[in-house]
Amino acid sequence: MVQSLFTGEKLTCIRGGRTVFTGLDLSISQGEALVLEGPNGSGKSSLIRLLSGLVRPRSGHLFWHGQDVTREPEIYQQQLHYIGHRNAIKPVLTVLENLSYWAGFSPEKPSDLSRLEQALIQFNMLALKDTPANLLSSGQSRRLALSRLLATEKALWLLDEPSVGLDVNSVALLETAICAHRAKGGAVILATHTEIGLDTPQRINLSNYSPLYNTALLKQEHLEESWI
Ligand SMILES: Nc1ncnc2c1ncn2[C@@H]1O[C@H](COP(=O)(O)OP(=O)(O)OP(=O)(O)O)[C@@H](O)[C@H]1O
Repeated sequence: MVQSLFTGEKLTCIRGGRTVFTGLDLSISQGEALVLEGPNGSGKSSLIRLLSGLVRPRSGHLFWHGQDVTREPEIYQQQLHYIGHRNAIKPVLTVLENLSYWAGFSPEKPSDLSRLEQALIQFNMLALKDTPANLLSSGQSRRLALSRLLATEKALWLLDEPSVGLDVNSVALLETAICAHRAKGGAVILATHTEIGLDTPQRINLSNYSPLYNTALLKQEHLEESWI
């Protein structure tokens, strides 16, 4: 039996005093992809942030290789790349300096420049390596952010709308990177409104777990409030 790399059980997320989603289970094994779908506000970004450790679940548990992540959160967090809506680029640094800066946070820092340059090649950014990041277009900035995925090796990629701002060719570069990552046994969980070409991904639609979109959950929430 294939052991799950990462599991979430009965996850509930509350933000701004409102239940964003509740009772959500997920499980991903090595080499798999999981696509989070759902309308605006259904909780895709909240789930990605919760999985990355940036938001705490109100209830439920996350397991990494069968171990509850709250026991040793830093071990779990060292195994993942999180790319959110924002590119987290330092505008005064060049493209290569930005990548080197990010890679420096990883315990397995790349020993030479070649790995960083390979990451830039994969996302067609090498020609811009000495360009200050404040001069990049929005699609180029996104490609620089995505280059982080390849600058240091992590087992789990958590990607929030990774293809926003990318042209068709750049989306293809992202698809190639994800495919190679999965072939090496990595896993990816991504939120997206547009189709990204992935081989047989799992899918979760957040609207099934959101009281905003699921009337049964909304009624249950009102019932629970009336008991308090
Ligand atoms: N920092 C925050 N504080 C309070 N509420 C928040 C916060 N961030 C998001 N929310 C709320 O959580 C709910 C889910 O938002 P989230 O961004 O996770 O949805 P989404 O499915 O990613 O939406 P979109 O498709 O528009 O990106 C929304 O109702 C939103 O108002």
